[in-house]
Amino acid sequence: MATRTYAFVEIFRIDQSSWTLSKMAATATANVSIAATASGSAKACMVPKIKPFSLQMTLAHDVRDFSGLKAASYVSCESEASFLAKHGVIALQNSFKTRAVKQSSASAIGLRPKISASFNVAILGASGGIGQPLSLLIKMSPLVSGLHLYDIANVKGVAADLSHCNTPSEVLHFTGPDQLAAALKGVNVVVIPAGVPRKPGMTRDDLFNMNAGIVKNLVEAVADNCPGAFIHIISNPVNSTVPIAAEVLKAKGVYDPKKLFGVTTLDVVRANTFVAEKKNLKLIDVDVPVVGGHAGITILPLLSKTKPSVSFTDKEVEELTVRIQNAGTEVVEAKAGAGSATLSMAYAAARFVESSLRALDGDTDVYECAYVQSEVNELPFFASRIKLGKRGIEAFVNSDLQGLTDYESNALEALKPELKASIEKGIAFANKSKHAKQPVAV
Ligand SMILES: NC(=O)C1=CN([C@@H]2O[C@H](COP(=O)(O)OP(=O)(O)OC[C@H]3O[C@@H](n4cnc5c(N)ncnc54)[C@H](O)[C@@H]3O)[C@@H](O)[C@H]2O)C=CC1
Ligand SMILES: O=C([O-])CC(=O)C(=O)O
Repeated sequence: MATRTYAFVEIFRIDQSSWTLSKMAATATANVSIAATASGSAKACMVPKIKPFSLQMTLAHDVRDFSGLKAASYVSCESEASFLAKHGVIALQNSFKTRAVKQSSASAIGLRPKISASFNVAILGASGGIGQPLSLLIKMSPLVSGLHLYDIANVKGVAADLSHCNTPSEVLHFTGPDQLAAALKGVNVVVIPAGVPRKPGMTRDDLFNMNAGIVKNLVEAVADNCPGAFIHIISNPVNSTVPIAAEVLKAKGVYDPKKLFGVTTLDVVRANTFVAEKKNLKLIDVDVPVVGGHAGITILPLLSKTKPSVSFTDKEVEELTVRIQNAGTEVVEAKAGAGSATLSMAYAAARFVESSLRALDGDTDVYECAYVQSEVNELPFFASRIKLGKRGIEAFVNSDLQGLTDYESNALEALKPELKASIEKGIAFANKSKHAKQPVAV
């Protein structure tokens, strides 16, 4: 709590008009709670024109109520499936504590502590329906110093527009394949919403022929130019485009399964919203893990694992599950040919980016659901809750998948053949194009 106050006040000092940014900044640091920072925090509150006590009283709620960009942190993970040994996790925690203590001491002697991190984020497909609002949300993050916008068209105007926002990150624009490599140099997180969206009557898999090649080409460039970056794949069909990306990275010799993510955050965002509405709960409190994949019945909300604990009738479970699975189609039909979810997707993707940046910045309490190369069951790719750290996935939260209801167990078994087929389709595409004859230069 004290740390939150500290972060908020320091940002507020820089730009008192930038209310939203201030709150996002606080969100970015909000889940550090280290007793040692308390004394420094109290001093940092002594800022002219601000009543320290009233800020302290209001902040905890303001931060949580504002954005929801931060995933709920109900989970604590002591998983034996961790990529890091336990001492590694402890070392990471200690390094973060040390840094927090150093920051609070700096403020105590009148120095301004470092209030923002310096990460570069690239958005590939930045002038699209998702790309534009996503770019805006990422422009608001205090963790970002460079925002690289890439598209095959119209990106110059988007960048000019966005660059007028008085938030810290620098906006750079890159158009067309000739500038793709430059867009990716020095980037920490690459987000890929490039591709074609659905129209009414289509499935996500109907987008495969258009989007598979787009994702393949873009990920090849990522492999060549920023192989250590976190890669967030939004382009559909995610169930296949993520395996394609994995094969591309393997072929380039730079595949790190801990850093490749299919973005399924929108499924969690929807599940949280619909459950809160149905059960009359406070939106920000609700957390429903969603596992499986990102298409139709492969989207499986685990309603029995909802936090706070809540009971559902069989009818409610059926209705909520079907609504969450069809929520993308609900938007596609409502937009009647003008595309699919863009605003809620941008919101969800921004949350996943923010989580990734917090993890990269040393936050040891970052959990999200994502579609990744997995160890939780026999499927090679599967969405489930993971713990994120500086090096990507640190652990799988296996507890979500234990003690399922009969409804959930049956739904899990039912989704496996479809998800397996989508994974194999992606792998086959990548391997076929790998073995296809390259055109001979004349
Ligand atoms: N993972 C998820 O939860 C969700 C995924 N999606 C998917 O996201 C994708 C994008 O959706 P929208 O933004 O609505 O589409 P859009 O058509 O509005 O924007 C796509 C953008 O990608 C660009 N683009 C196309 N080819 C490109 C290439 N080779 N390199 C760089 N940019 C390229 C286009 O110029 C355009 O600006 C779709 O495949 C859609 O199905 C949409 C919603 C949710
Ligand atoms: O439904 C679509 O085509 C877009 C999408 O993935 C979603 O909204 O979940």
